Amino acid sequence: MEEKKAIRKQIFAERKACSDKEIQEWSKEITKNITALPEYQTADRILVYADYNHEVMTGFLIEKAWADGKEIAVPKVQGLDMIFYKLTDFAQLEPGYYGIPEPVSGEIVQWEDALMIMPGVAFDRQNHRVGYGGGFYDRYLEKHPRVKRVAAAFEFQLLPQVPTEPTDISPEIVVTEKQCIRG
Ligand SMILES: Nc1nc2c(c(=O)[nH]1)N(C=O)[C@@H](CNc1ccc(C(=O)N[C@@H](CCC(=O)O)C(=O)O)cc1)CN2
Ligand SMILES: Nc1ncnc2c1ncn2[C@@H]1O[C@H](COP(=O)(O)OP(=O)(O)OP(=O)(O)O)[C@@H](O)[C@H]1O
Repeated sequence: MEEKKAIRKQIFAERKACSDKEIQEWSKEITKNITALPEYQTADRILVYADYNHEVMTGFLIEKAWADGKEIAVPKVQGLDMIFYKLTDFAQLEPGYYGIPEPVSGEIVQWEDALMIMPGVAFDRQNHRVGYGGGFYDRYLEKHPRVKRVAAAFEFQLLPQVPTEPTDISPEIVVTEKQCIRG
């Protein structure tokens, strides 16, 4: 637990130190790498977070997916759960939980046959994931086991090893600006 806290602190500091330009350029490369995956190309529906605070930017991916005729849904925190709303326009997003852009309108979806793009704070080569510590993704994925899981991360978020817990559900693929890691 303490180790996870220290990892979050370190990565938040590194993320903050990046320029907006770096975050944008790397996010574009990550979008290219994700959209080249067969998992993306065969997906009709994508569950994707809306970035904040120098997370990997997802706007480029959402635009590309719309252009490719795919459906998009974005999470909103409700109590201990995430609820996904179909996104057809960025204007549906407003600052919500901790200032994260969240949907304020739209249709609630319960997609099982979908690709999820997961955020995260740190990952290792076995695709173990550390998030913000809310357990939102673990709880969601436990209830939706058929959803395919791809995480978006910058190279500096890859660590030699990150701590794990039995309830953690890892992404099948971690995609950075340089590589795709299949655990
Ligand atoms: N863009 C985005 N949306 C997301 C997530 C995410 O990681 N990224 N989530 C993934 O689960 C959920 C929100 N989870 C969160 C869990 C805890 C905190 C939180 O406690 N934030 C505080 C303290 C951060 C810290 O220093 O540890 C803050 O921002 O001040 C924020 C979000 C759902 N939506
Ligand atoms: N499936 C689950 N059922 C009940 N509690 C869970 C489940 N998964 C995780 N938790 C609890 O949630 C808390 C936070 O988990 P963890 O530190 O793994 O969050 P995280 O993956 O970093 O956060 P997030 O998914 O929100 O980005 C832990 O106390 C954990 O025990």
